[in-house]
Amino acid sequence: MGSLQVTRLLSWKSSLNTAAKAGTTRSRPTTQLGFPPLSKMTTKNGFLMIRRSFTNASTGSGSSSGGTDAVSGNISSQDSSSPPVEDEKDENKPGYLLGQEKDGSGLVIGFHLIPPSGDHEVIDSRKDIDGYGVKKIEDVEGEDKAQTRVSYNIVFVTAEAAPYSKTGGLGDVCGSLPVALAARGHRVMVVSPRYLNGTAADENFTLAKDLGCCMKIYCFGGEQEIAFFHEYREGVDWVRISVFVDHPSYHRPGNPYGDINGAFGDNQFRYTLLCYAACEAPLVLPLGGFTYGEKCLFLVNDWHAGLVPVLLASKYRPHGVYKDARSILVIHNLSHQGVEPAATYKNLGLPSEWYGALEWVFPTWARTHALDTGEAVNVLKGAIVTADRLLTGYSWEITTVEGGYGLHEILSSRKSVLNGITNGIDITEWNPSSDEHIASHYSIDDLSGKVQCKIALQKELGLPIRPDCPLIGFIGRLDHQKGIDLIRLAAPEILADDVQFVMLGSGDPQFESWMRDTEATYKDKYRGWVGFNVPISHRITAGCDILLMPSRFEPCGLNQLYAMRYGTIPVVHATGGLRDTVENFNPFAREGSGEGTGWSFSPLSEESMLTALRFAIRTYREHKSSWEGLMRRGMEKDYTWENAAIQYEQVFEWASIDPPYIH
Ligand SMILES: Nc1ncnc2c1ncn2[C@@H]1O[C@H](COP(=O)(O)OP(=O)(O)O[C@H]2O[C@H](CO)[C@@H](O)[C@H](O)[C@H]2O)[C@@H](O)[C@H]1O
Repeated sequence: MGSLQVTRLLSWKSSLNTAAKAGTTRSRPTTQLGFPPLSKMTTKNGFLMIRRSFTNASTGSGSSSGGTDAVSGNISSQDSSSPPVEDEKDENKPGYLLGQEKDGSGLVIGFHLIPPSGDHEVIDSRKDIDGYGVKKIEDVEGEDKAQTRVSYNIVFVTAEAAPYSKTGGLGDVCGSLPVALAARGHRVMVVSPRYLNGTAADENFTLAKDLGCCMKIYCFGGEQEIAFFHEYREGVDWVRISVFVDHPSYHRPGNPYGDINGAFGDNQFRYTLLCYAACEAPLVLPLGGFTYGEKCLFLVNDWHAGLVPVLLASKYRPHGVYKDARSILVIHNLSHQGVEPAATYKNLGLPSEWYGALEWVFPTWARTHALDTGEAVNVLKGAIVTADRLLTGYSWEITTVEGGYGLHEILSSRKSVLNGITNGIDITEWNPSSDEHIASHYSIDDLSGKVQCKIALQKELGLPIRPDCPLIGFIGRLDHQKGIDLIRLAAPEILADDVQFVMLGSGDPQFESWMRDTEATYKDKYRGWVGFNVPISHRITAGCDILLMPSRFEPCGLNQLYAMRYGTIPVVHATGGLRDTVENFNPFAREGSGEGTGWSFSPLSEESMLTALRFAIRTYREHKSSWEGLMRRGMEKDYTWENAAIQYEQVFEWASIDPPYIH
């Protein structure tokens, strides 16, 4: 695995990944780069054009650049100051034409790239590149005068990214937002594990090519060898790139985090590898011909990626690397924080003086026995402390005692860099007029297909076929967060009415068996589908009349957005993103203002949930035109990723203006 196998790859240890400024001696973790020398230089239009051919990297001579012992590779580095040398042997192999222009500090400010697609258009980015080292895009969107916006090199780090891996909203966001940002002209890489679990899902990774780039990471008391696989989609080489980190610890049955026996015991190890790999990827992987380099924005998602900002601050920036990068922590789920015993700190490969960043002490009441000192390491806390900016769906809530899961004080202390952005939805995947998973298509102009979807769902689940019976749905992780305990409590009351209720979910085994038991008790009214099944989730969203979401907290929530798009009326707890996106129905509102898109109840109690549900059911039965109005208003809402991406860009701009976190 020591060689580059993909002939379109190109890299040199250029200013992009070393930023070798005159008179500046810098060291960075001993990543040894293994990309072969440049083969030919010509000039064209005043640009340096480099023709590249490829050699086996194992033949390259490598040397460590010194610095810390975080990472080392079995592939060699090449000094950026060395003149490119011609590789006679491979001179005639196909390669890229690539030109670069550097500024006085050695940073690349322009390039010429001939796409490998065979189309010979030369992209000249020089005139579009600004002082931040990133490309400017002409943006006319409805403006008389063209506005200029900046394009960034963005590196998503995530445990999940649909369609490759998904257990919930994290997968949805990291599958869609990168594409939306790429469509707006940014260069986007998604770094995530290459999970192989021996099922058909493994096929998701078949198009990903082994980059032939092995890397050794020192952590957990040993040397871990990881590999990188990558895939680019939709014909554009330098965007929409997924880089999969490969290691045997990602190859096992189950979902990304656990199996039937519960969470994997080595998740801290597995996601530490991901974070180290993500920090190195922009420096060493010549995707589409050139690396992302140091001036990038890391979008680190949830605790799994939380070590990235800590590594940047503790291991890279002290050595002058990633000084100009920024990290943005995106919090999707605050209840999972990556907490492990304090003794595991030494496994992480971080300098001892950085213990304080991750240090976590449980309150006395949460300790298990008299000798328990409550000391732990908390990866998410470390990320909150060291990230340059913080993002979530609904920002205020996580700074409160109720919504902060013990981190509210730390989050409050960083309020000045904390923002909330409502997620978008993938309107191609979630489109009732073209959804491949549903029985009949429909749209706001012709709603007739929706009842066909309801009938098909009742048929599929073996429920009595009753198009007029209110059909309530729930989709989600069977987790305390989702208020599943409240549903369990209220189920006898709900099912006492003449309704049908279907639930799809997996998670806590006690709730899974409760769903099975309830199905046995209420054969004609209730179905509980235990498992994770995307097609069924589409069919429930389309076939139900009402979607119930009594979440305890919900930074954003996606199911209520999908429901509205499918004319299914959400009944939600008024919390976080649910409160923001579901407007309470008001039968007395004047047409066109404040009529609402669903029911949003508070407080989170059985009584208030039942009251909201009863209102919804009554409106469905007795006020057909009001119901149709609710459906239409929900279907009209615009929650595209395009909108969310524009808000992300604003945060990128703020992040790039502020200085980076330095200890
Ligand atoms: N059994 C099952 N079978 C098939 N599909 C299933 C399923 N269970 C869940 N899903 C799907 O997983 C996604 C769940 O997304 P949510 O945003 O509603 O919740 P989640 O808590 O995972 O996300 C967290 O991150 C997202 C993204 O930031 C925030 O919106 C949210 O508030 C936060 O809790 C939806 O696409 C849903 O259809």
